[in-house]
Amino acid sequence: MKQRDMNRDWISTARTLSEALPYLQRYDDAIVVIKFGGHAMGDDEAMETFARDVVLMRQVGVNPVIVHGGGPMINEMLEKLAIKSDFVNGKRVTDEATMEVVEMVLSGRVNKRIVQAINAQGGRAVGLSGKDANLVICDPADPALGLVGAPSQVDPGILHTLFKDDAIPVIAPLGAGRSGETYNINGDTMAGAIAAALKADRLLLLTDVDGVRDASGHVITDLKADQVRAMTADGTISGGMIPKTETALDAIAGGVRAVVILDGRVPNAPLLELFTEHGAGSMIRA
Ligand SMILES: Nc1ncnc2c1ncn2[C@@H]1O[C@H](COP(=O)(O)OP(=O)(O)O)[C@@H](O)[C@H]1O
Ligand SMILES: CC(=O)N[C@@H](CCC(=O)OP(=O)(O)O)C(=O)O
Repeated sequence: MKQRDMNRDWISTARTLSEALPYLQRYDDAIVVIKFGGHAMGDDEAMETFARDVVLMRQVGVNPVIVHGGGPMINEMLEKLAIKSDFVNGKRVTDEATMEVVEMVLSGRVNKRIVQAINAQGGRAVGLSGKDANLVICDPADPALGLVGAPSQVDPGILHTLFKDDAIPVIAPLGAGRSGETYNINGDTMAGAIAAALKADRLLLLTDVDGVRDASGHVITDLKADQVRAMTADGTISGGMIPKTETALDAIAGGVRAVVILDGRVPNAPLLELFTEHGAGSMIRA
């Protein structure tokens, strides 16, 4: 790079940092729930970048809460074990054998990978699931889906304790039933329930598309709840996007200020969304 180009680069970096001040002030002590989807996780480098962003958020006074998915990792393990799996409207039909694999993969492999990545960047991540400290009590979402849970009671007390201790909660989407059973909760649904219980300032849903697309494939940057309902009814929103938009509407009704659906594969997507004027993805508000 020529000296003149290097100078221009530094000046632009300094300007971005300086322009971040009002955003840093706005999010001081804010609660930001981030759903980190299985498709957004990517390779080790992407995981490292994500972890660094989360640690930076904590460093500047944000209280980040990570709720993760892991659908592709569950699929891989189910395939190895020759267990067939079906989805209905983006939710996995879950019998007992499937539940065992879901819990093993989510609470074990996926959760600990994220915890380790955050701690390697100097953070203090604590891994838990909805079964810990009565965080999420479930009822069956729909008898046709088996052990898929709908969060009925969320007690965020443990999360406030972790915030006070400068720790970053990393939550696997599992919940406890009323009779000791374990439920599989869609990661988006779980993130929405936690965000609503915390009355979070932002819920960021990181996925592998750049936002919610209209019928001609263009990303809509600002969406109202009514628009989302209409797009779901006419089939423009389908498959894995349904739990995301359903979650967004429920979270907003539950007191979350705004929900953003954005591409987690873009490096530093959460930082761009929170601390720059550009934002990213589709923002859904009441
Ligand atoms: N209107 C829409 N806009 C964007 N994506 C959509 C839309 N309707 C359906 N989708 C699908 O939803 C998918 C995202 O959901 P999913 O794959 O379950 O993500 P994740 O694993 O990150 O939770 C996209 O890859 C896309 O195929
Ligand atoms: C009920 C249900 O569908 N649970 C999901 C939980 C993981 C998840 O949501 O993962 P992603 O966010 O990566 O899709 C599943 O079994 O795949």
